[in-house]
Amino acid sequence: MPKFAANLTMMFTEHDFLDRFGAARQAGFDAVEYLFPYDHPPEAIAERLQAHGLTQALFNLPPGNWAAGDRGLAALPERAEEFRASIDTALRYAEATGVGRVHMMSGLAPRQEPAAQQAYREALRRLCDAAGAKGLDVVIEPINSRDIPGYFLNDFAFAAELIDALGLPNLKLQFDIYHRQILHGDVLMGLRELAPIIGHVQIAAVPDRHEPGSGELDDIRVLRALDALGYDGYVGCEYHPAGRTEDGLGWMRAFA
Ligand SMILES: O=C(O)[C@@H](O)C(=O)CO
Ligand SMILES: [Mg+2]
Repeated sequence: MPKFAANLTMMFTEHDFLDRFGAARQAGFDAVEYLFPYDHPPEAIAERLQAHGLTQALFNLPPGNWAAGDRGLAALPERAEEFRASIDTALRYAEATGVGRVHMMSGLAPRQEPAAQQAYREALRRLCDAAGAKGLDVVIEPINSRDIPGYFLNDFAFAAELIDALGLPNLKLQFDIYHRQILHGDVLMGLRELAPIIGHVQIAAVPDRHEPGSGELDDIRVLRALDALGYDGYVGCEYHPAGRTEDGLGWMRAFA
């Protein structure tokens, strides 16, 4: 049975961020993830995790100025200094929350551009080194160009080749089933082929990013196939509930 993590950026938004932890626990989740914890002190997040007996499955490095359009810094050579500082910030939150992996967003840059490629590789080496010293994995996630136009990491094969070429022991793939289906389809084959390098999985129905099982794929079947492959990491429920979060959790009964 998959181990689900509630994504608190998208789920339980009926509550203030810090109150989403308790809401997730009450709804039956043992683990949570979210994009960014940085609006709250690490101690405040740690306190909620502890109070509700929750595992922190994942969060992202600071992405730059999200409101101004930044979607990560790693492939932006001119932001290298800011990226380096973002590692220290993320690792402070990692230590406080006990998370096992962090997601490094690439930023907006043409994937073919040599300077962007070089900056991205350097960023990965630096982050993997710093995170590895703390026993953490680093994950990278190909994101579809409809949700984030111009995103550097927008191809699963490219991500897999890079992971292979860099040979960094704690660098893994974040396989978001929603992005995979939009970018390439062939989800089950993708899971099969990439299983050895998958470090985190996320799910939402395509195309509306609502509850699993409400879109064009048989998401329950996909999750069962993932299980059969022996994946024992977390599956982040990274979807926008169509109504109240609790009212849309019926799809999880397939795994009760
Ligand atoms: O899929 C997503 O959107 C997220 O996992 C993320 O980290 C960037 O928005
Ligand atoms: Mg995702």
